[in-house]
Amino acid sequence: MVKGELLIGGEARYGAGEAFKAFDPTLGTEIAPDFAGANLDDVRIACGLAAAAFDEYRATSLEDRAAFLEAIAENLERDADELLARAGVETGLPPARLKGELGRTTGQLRLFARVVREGAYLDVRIDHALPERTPPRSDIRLIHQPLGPVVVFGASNFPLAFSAAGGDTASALAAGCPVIVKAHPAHPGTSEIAGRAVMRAVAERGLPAGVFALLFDKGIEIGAALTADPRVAAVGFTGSRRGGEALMAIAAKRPRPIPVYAEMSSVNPVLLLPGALAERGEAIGKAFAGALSLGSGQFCTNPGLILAIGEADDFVAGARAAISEIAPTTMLTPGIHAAYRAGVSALNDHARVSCVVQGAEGEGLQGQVHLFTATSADLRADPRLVEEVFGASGLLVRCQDADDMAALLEDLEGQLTASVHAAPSDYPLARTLMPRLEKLAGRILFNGFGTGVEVCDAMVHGGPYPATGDGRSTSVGALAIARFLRPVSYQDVPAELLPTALREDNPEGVARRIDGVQTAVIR
Ligand SMILES: NC(=O)C1=CN([C@@H]2O[C@H](COP(=O)(O)OP(=O)(O)OC[C@H]3O[C@@H](n4cnc5c(N)ncnc54)[C@H](OP(=O)(O)O)[C@@H]3O)[C@@H](O)[C@H]2O)C=CC1
Ligand SMILES: O=C(O)CCC(=O)C(=O)O
Repeated sequence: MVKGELLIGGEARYGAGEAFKAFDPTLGTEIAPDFAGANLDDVRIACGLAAAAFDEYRATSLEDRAAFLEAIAENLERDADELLARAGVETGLPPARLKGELGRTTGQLRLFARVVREGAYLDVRIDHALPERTPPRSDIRLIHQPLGPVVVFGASNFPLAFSAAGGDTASALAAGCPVIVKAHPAHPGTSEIAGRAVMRAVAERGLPAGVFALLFDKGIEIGAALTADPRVAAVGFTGSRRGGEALMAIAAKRPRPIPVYAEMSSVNPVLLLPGALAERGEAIGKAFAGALSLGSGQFCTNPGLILAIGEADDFVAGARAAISEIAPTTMLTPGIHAAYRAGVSALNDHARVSCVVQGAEGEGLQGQVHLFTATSADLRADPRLVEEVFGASGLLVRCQDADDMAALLEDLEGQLTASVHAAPSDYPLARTLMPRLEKLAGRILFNGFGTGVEVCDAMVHGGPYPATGDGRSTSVGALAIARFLRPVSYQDVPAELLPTALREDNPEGVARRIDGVQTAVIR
């Protein structure tokens, strides 16, 4: 039930801050009820409770923490009808997409339950003492410990999978960190329903109430205060480059700076190599149109920059035919719609850019699909052409030859994904490009597009700056837990005082590296 209440300390209550309403982007109307924003006292209370809950929560057994994550997934499934209906109204996203996103959300909670139960993420290492050695070696044991309370900013474009009970919340809770969510004002009701599902799971599993909180605010004050609070140990964020950089600056200026895992801006270059273009240029163009327009292009993995060797006429023909038939779809918020329109207008007005094709015109907050084109010389003349236009807008850049394409790649900023469309005859060229792609992006994919990130063990959803603030990590997949951990060594610590996974009897049966030899999970 959506009441517009903050969730703090296991209780739901109205905030004393400024109230706001959710917005229906399809109808262009506000939606009841009022969401009472948090104030700075609420920030202090939520952070205090999270800090107080930390020791008890991090001491939970692996089994208890895994069961907690599963309980959240079950509660979300129990509330699915209400969750999906509210998310549909608040975001304008179609039911099938939201249903899939809910499956992804519960799936990632269950993935982390498995990761926690297994215990391999603790990366336990034991180097027994070598008293006979000269000089003698102490007994040294390593385990990863959680960082502390984590602030999670819900993302506007994934109201379930990157929001209140989304990936950052799941990975931080899995690591043993309490979570305080700053809900995105684009879908506050969805956030409240999901937040209540988490809060219920906290109570059902007998965990301290400070393990989870959810705060609303239509402005930036509460998010900034949460990031600055000395009890907060890390931040997870998905959104604009401006927002992510502002939070990174706040975190860096604290007396004790903390990591901000910000996923920000990416144009996800797509390389069209000559063999692939000759073999199936038109089909690639059609597939590209689908990836570009998916979810109104509101994906950080959206293919915004296409680099082709030569004229790529078949690709253009395929893309043109498909895009001209694509109906416009509602974008998430008036702000995102306005930013998209401004970005598209700037490209339309740019002297060096021409529009290849646009989709059907929309009304209200609907976004119209666009494909523009320019040459590599144009891009060099105005490097701002590669800046992200968030939405279904792509820029096709025609390169003179492979060297020209490689030189353009050198100039690009860090990316979440890089896609290569290649036939076997292109592999020698692709081989020469791979070292650059490995330095450029978090994920390299062949003959596909980066939208629709798989949640699995091997996924990296990250990338060098400014794709993310810290390219050494991922926000999706099992490895995301590592962002909220740090290694601690125990030297000659009595067995009674060691974490259980470091004791000789290893009661939870976690995999360990003992005197240089990796052991398997014992369960
Ligand atoms: N690359 C990507 O994955 C994505 C990029 N975007 C980009 O972001 C634009 C705006 O979309 P939106 O999703 O609202 O992203 P924003 O970055 O504007 O906002 C994301 C969240 O961060 C908060 N926030 C933003 N700036 C600050 C700040 N200086 N201090 C504290 N908190 C802050 C916002 O609060 P509040 O809203 O309350 O102000 C919101 O909760 C889009 O047009 C698009 O360009 C958006 C989504 C994903
Ligand atoms: O493409 C996806 O599945 C995820 C994209 C994403 O992380 C985002 O758009 O913020």
